[in-house]
Amino acid sequence: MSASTPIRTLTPQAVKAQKGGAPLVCLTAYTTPVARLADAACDIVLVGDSVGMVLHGLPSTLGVSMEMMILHGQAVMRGITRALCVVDMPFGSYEESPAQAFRNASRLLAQTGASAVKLEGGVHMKETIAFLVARGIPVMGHVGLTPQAVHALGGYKVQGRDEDAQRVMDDARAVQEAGAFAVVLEKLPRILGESITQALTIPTIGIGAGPECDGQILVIDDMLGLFADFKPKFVKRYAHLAEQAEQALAAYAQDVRARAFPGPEHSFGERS
Ligand SMILES: Nc1nc2c(c(=O)[nH]1)N[C@@H](CNc1ccc(C(=O)N[C@@H](CCC(=O)O)C(=O)O)cc1)CN2
Ligand SMILES: CC(C)(CO)C(=O)C(=O)O
Repeated sequence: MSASTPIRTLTPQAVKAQKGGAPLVCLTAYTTPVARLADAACDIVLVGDSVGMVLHGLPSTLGVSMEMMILHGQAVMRGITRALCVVDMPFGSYEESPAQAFRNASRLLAQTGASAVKLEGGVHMKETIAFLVARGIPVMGHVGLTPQAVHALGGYKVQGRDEDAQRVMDDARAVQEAGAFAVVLEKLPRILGESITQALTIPTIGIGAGPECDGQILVIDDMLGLFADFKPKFVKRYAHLAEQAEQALAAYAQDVRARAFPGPEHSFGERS
């Protein structure tokens, strides 16, 4: 059903037109049931390459493959009825040339039914983004902390401090000039998130880039407390959900050990 899904979801054009309007609500999802939850709450559902770290236990996003993105993209699309679904281009699938990027982006859209791709990089990816957009593939940009460049950046550090601010601003402008419909700003000082948001005519979607962005995105597992390897500062606000999840699991373990679970009324078996 993926390739023939009717176009009834929020479109990239509608997202772009929301600049300056209601804040864009965005979350990641990697599976059908979680996509259903996110679809009900969000404007944009991202099948992020964070799936590698969050669901597969990889140490970074560098080991994520096209096959993983397609499999999770297909699962997510089965849960989407109204949000715009964007699928991440994994490391190594687009950097070599615009032609390589088109080959892989078209495969992602054809095999998942999603309507847009996201890729990391600004000035050096301008030609590639323009190449995809000219050929009918809506692109979401991603600048600032670009996790696929974690080794070059020396860790998941704040980007765009002091003299580095101009580089991130130039990257954001390049993404816009290439024709992207929106851009993710990851881990920037609040003032820079605000400046870029004011300078651009496309929506900025922030993650750790301050409240002035046109929208916000989070990894849903961080919010629900299902990812324990690290806690980015920007999800601490939702830490009570993580604590509740931990408490629920502890209560379950206690119930099982006390033989208090499940009662006959919860049995799957036939009543006798
Ligand atoms: N689950 C989860 N996984 C992710 C992301 C996320 O959003 N959540 N986003 C991408 C990676 N980006 C980040 C952004 C911030 C942090 C971060 O902030 N980490 C530590 C330490 C950072 C450091 O080394 O300075 C902290 O304490 O907050 C880590 C990965 C891909 N994987
Ligand atoms: C949400 C975000 C922006 C975090 O890096 C992302 O790109 C992902 O989940 O892969």
